Amino acid sequence: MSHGWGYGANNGPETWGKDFPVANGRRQSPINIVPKEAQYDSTLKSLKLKYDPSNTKGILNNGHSFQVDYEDDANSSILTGGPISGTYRLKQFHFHWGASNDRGSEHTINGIKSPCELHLVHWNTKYPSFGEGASQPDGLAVVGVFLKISAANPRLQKVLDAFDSIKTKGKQTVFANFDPKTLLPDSMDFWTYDGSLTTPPLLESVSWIVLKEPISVSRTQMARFRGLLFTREGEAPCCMVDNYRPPQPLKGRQVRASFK
Ligand SMILES: NS(=O)(=O)c1nnc(N(Cc2cn(-c3ccccc3)nn2)Cc2cn([C@@H]3O[C@H](CO)[C@@H](O)[C@H](O)[C@H]3O)nn2)s1
Ligand SMILES: [Zn+2]
Repeated sequence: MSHGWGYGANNGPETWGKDFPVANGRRQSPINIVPKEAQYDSTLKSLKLKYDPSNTKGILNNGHSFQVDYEDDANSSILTGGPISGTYRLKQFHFHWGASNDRGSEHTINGIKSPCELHLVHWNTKYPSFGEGASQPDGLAVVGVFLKISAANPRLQKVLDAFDSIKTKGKQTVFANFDPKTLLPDSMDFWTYDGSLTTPPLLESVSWIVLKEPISVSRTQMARFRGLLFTREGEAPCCMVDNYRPPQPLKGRQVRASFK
């Protein structure tokens, strides 16, 4: 049986190029962000995120992370402004995290990893669907938010409380009325660059918008992320940890900053 991609020794990020040659492309993600080398761009607009909690569809363990899915058949949960033009619809959000607090994020800052990184995935409404947009250079926009170890974040609690129902791969449960805006930091200062999905098919269609300010997460809350499993019910359990791709070569790309 051919094993799909994952984060293990035999199917992890170093092996993805076999099935997905774009893994060695010119605009791969994540990257290491060096703030001193980012160029302030005064033409960048402020980020506008308007989310309707009633669009929340459910929460799913997809075997690589867990994702909270949103109805995306209308412009009710949208991203505008920032580096993008037009309107992008929220499809889902998910996280990447480590087995310990010294790693877990996909983007790094001056080579420093955070324990966790949140991704809010949006697609360009100039295309008919997410799948169509995913294959276009301007098809997707992902907002990345770092999580730093600090006091417990009460806004994560509702997500964490769903984990018992989605412990294993393929499990999903009812999850309603969640406003992803509650997971955002106060400051909307960001870095932006042209990149890709960080999981296969690694499509080079993402305008990345990485927020400078992290949100908090406690050690205890991080431990609950690590209680999820990569594996299906009945299989030998494998903890869902270290589900992050390491930084990829910049290959001449410019990282812009919305702030001085
Ligand atoms: N680390 S990150 O850069 O941010 C992300 N990395 N992956 C993400 N998603 C998974 C994904 C799959 N595809 C894709 C695109 C075209 C053909 C085949 C696969 N692109 N991204 C985001 C994502 C996608 N989906 C699934 O998209 C399918 C194609 O439209 C749809 O049929 C499913 O119902 C829906 O679940 N969900 N999330 S994001
Ligand atoms: Zn992601």
